[in-house]
Amino acid sequence: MDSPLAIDIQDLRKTYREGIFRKRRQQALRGVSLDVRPGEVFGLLGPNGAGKTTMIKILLGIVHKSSGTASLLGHAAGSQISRSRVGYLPENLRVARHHTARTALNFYGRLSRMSTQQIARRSDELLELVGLRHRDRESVRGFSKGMGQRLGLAQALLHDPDLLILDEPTDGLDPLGRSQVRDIINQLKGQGKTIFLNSHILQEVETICDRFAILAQGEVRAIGSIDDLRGTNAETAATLIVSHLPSDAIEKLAQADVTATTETINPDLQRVLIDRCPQADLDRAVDALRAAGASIHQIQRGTSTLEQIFLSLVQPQPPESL
Ligand SMILES: Nc1ncnc2c1ncn2[C@@H]1O[C@H](COP(=O)(O)OP(=O)(O)OP(=O)(O)O)[C@@H](O)[C@H]1O
Repeated sequence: MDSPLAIDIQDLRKTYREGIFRKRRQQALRGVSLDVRPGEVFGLLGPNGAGKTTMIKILLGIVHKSSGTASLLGHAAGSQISRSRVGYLPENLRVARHHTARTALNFYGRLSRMSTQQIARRSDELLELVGLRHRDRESVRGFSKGMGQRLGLAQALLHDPDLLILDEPTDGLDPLGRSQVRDIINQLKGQGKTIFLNSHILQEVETICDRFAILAQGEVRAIGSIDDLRGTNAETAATLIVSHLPSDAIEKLAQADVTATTETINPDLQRVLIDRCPQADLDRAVDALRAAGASIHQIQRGTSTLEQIFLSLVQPQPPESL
């Protein structure tokens, strides 16, 4: 039998009700569907207010959904059994300052009703994994942000969950701290864990995630691997290498509704750059340039970065409430 999806969300909706008579409504999720497969590292991306935290809170059973379904590892989100198999690293986890790394893990382990022996054994493994084995008796007061975040990861992993939900795991870390957290995520993936993370640092997410969902205004705008997103993203840049480019080429392109810039490569060749260029724009640009007497030698389609795709899918819009 196939193992169940790590996360399965279908037509999930959440409307917050605010105000004295709870009359003001804010639709945070408007029919979101997505799936996370076992063993993958999945990135949830979206601008502020997109609904990411709301989704994570529903998955953890902290917030009730309005409608739709959400399950983790085949069990309803929020159920006792799904909670027991999920580890969570909240954004800015604050460990009480009187703790050392070891006493903090002891504290969290007892909260999860683990036995003293289990806690001791897991703490040894995890402190090793997160690189705090030799600093486990120091007060967390002296910890750097990166060390604190690594301790947070150890806390999330204590009960050996199959699925890890990480809220902004590298936020506020320096490049070294980010790379350490990235290495830990890769090791966990190697151990077969599923990781669902939410991050604003797109370059980083691009390097560690297998697939992504881009959420905006409570809706999924795109879902898939970076190659899938490049394929479905109609706004990829285009570069045309041309000769005999007329001096009024930019105006001719503007008349064809295409915004472009040009660069000279050598006395015979020019480059025409079109930043966001759906196929229809490219077709019109080619027609306009040829009609103006230019000769097209080459057309290059740029490979968009995750950030470019994100920006093309998430245009700023005024906040909407019902
Ligand atoms: N408890 C709440 N009561 C009312 N509205 C809320 C509540 N929590 C979130 N919202 C609204 O729901 C929408 C989605 O918010 P959410 O915090 O889920 O977005 P987000 O993508 O996590 O944003 P950010 O990146 O800023 O954390 C926003 O319009 C927000 O104002």
